[in-house]
Amino acid sequence: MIIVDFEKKLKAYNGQQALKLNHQFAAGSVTKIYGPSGAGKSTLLKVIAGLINPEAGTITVNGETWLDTTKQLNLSPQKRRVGFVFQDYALFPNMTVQQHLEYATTDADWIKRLLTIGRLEAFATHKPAYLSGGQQQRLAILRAIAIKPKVLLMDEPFSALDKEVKASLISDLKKLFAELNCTVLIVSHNQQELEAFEGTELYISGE
Ligand SMILES: Nc1ncnc2c1ncn2[C@@H]1O[C@H](COP(=O)(O)OP(=O)(O)OP(=O)(O)O)[C@@H](O)[C@H]1O
Repeated sequence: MIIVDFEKKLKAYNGQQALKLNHQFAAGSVTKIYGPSGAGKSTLLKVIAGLINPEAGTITVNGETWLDTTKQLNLSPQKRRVGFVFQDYALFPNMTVQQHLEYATTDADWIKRLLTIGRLEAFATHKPAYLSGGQQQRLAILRAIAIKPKVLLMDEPFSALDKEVKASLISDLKKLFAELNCTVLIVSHNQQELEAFEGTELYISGE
């Protein structure tokens, strides 16, 4: 269970805007996050990951306090150990596909399974510059899952994938999420693409 209750001022073009959220994400659930551009969807994920600090609030994950501004408690991103799929992938330019996954886990069988799920077996020795956009995006997803996180935060994770690849990947991810019992938050512009995930929806309006 993730319990968030915080307020973060956003640097919007039209002056100040705030992202205020008081919400509970059930353990092991998938939450699909929608809302207009600039509403603060990416900011929400980064606040949970500890990459952006809100002015005030609390975040509790599976009974552990990650943030409590009144107590000046703020767990570092390293200690939160969330899986994060960045909108722009944030891959390491000098690492091959295999090395990205080895950086996250030492379990060779697990790496093999991830490569199969991401259809990247034939590209294990390739660096990101030699991958297509869709392959890079799948690597970003695999790397985030490789650490077997209890919390997985995904920012537009399927935007570069075609329909067929997306459908088969989502079907595999559903099984993996259940196996890992991780709590997943997925930001998407496209409500339809997440239909296959059974889960709740959260609308961020930015008001
Ligand atoms: N570290 C930060 N501190 C304060 N405001 C920020 C920070 N990073 C981004 N912002 C501002 O927060 C607002 C929301 O950005 P965010 O990327 O969270 O929106 P979004 O809902 O994910 O949008 P999109 O759908 O276009 O990706 C923007 O106006 C942006 O300038």
